[in-house]
Amino acid sequence: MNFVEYPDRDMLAIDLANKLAGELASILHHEDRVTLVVPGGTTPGPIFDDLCAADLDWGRVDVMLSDERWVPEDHPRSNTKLVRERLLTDHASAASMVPLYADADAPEDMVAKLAPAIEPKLPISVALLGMGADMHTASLFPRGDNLRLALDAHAPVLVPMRAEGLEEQRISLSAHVLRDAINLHIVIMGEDKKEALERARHLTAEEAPVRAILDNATVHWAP
Ligand SMILES: O=C1O[C@H](COP(=O)(O)O)[C@@H](O)[C@H](O)[C@H]1O
Repeated sequence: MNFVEYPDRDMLAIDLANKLAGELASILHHEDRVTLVVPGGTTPGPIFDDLCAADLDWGRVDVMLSDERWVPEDHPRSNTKLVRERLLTDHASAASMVPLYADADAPEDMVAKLAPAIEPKLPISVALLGMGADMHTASLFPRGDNLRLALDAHAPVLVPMRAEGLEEQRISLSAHVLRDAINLHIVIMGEDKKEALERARHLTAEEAPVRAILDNATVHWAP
């Protein structure tokens, strides 16, 4: 794991957006299309605000979430809504979005429909992931009902997930799909998440799911 520390959150957003854009541009030199995976939640908005203005051939970029909350796309907690409003705008409005949500009561009902659009987009070219203070990443939650499956090297690309205390059902890319990204970044802010990351380094992936991808990742942190 590489760890990069920034003086503040604005600097992190600017530098990380540049870094992601540079990695995408470099792969676009030799590939027709690239796949960018991004997190939802509260952290990535300012990075999206900078990244969407990058001078890239966005028409050749497929954007996909690392995970989704099973709520309609106009729901305030929808990760898709966040990406559409903060990333797929400005220059990046030319990018295509690969959906992780479809209208159905439960994610189980839609895995078979959503997965075939994801598989041809792998491996991920550039992945940016978040992490919660409980050491989850994407929707790989400690004590999640499908966590063991999601951590398996032969897991399907998409795994439904529920865990005690979560407001919604979830759907998540599985650990091996995330770990196999050509460029893999995790973004965290604040002392509590820095401490959680340090704890995760000494735990198993079942205890601290972020552990499943940590060895391959660069972690970006600001106070
Ligand atoms: O629920 C989620 O949580 C994580 C972390 O979110 P944050 O609000 O603490 O930044 C996020 O990476 C994930 O995509 C999201 O669904």
